[in-house]
Amino acid sequence: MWTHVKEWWTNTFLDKPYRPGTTIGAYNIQHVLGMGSYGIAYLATHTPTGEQVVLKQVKPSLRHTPKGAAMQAYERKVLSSLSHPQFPRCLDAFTYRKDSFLVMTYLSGPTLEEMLFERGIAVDEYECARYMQQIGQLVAHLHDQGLIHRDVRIPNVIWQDGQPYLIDFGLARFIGDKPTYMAESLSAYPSEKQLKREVAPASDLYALGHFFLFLLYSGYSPEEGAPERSWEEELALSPEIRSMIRKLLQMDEPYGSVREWLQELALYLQRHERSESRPQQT
Ligand SMILES: Nc1ncnc2c1ncn2[C@@H]1O[C@H](COP(=O)(O)OP(=O)(O)OP(=O)(O)O)[C@@H](O)[C@H]1O
Repeated sequence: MWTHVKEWWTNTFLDKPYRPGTTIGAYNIQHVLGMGSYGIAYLATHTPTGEQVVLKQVKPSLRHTPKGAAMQAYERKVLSSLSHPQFPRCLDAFTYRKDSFLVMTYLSGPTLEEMLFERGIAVDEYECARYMQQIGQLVAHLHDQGLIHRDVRIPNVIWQDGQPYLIDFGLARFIGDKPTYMAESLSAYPSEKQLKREVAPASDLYALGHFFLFLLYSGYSPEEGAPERSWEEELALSPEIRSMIRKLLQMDEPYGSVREWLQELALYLQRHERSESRPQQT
């Protein structure tokens, strides 16, 4: 019972977000974008320039724990190391009263999750492969910098003017760094979580396999009353794409790197090349 009371108190009072219209230093809060593992993200305006930015505040309940400050400091280090237009950039970091804030560029546009599940965009196999090529190139760029994202999922990709933008670097790690703030190894975690959180290219490759399946399922309509089957039975895929997903998901000999997979994907796209096609609204 005490745990429930504590959780209610934390969510209702302690971690209550700032209201829209509040001024925090040079920024004015527009609204909350979401609450993540360590922080509260706001869309805000930088008052002197009118620029829209994202403010990420360490949750007050984590303020005095090593976790909150360390996670924010690490995300700042990661974002500061990047300079690519398709990732957010770190603009500032400051303390207001007792709260620490990280400021980053705001990337506007729908996420792929919103496009697929709210707007009902259906993408066929070839088009999915083209989306995956663009997303894979972003992940390969991170790997070239020694960085593993570890959270490559459809809600973390914003789609704007035909290009993907990868956000949410809260779990990203440089190769060689510890996988968690608490433990040196992941051995206490269930095996799938170990795979997803490994600080190695394999974890992003595995996430890209699931990502691919989410896109492919956008064109799938289940038969009324039919029992659920495996993805290999439900989706009518070409042998090349099926084999690629099996390798990404480590069901077959996995790829050694994202670039190795991208080479195979490029061959598929060349073989099936066709003129511009458009996502269909269902
Ligand atoms: N740079 C950005 N541009 C646009 N939207 C962003 C940006 N960063 C975060 N967001 C949005 O803000 C929301 C909250 O982001 P945040 O990174 O705090 O946490 P999360 O993704 O909800 O969780 P976690 O950090 O635990 O993975 C997300 O839903 C995301 O869509």
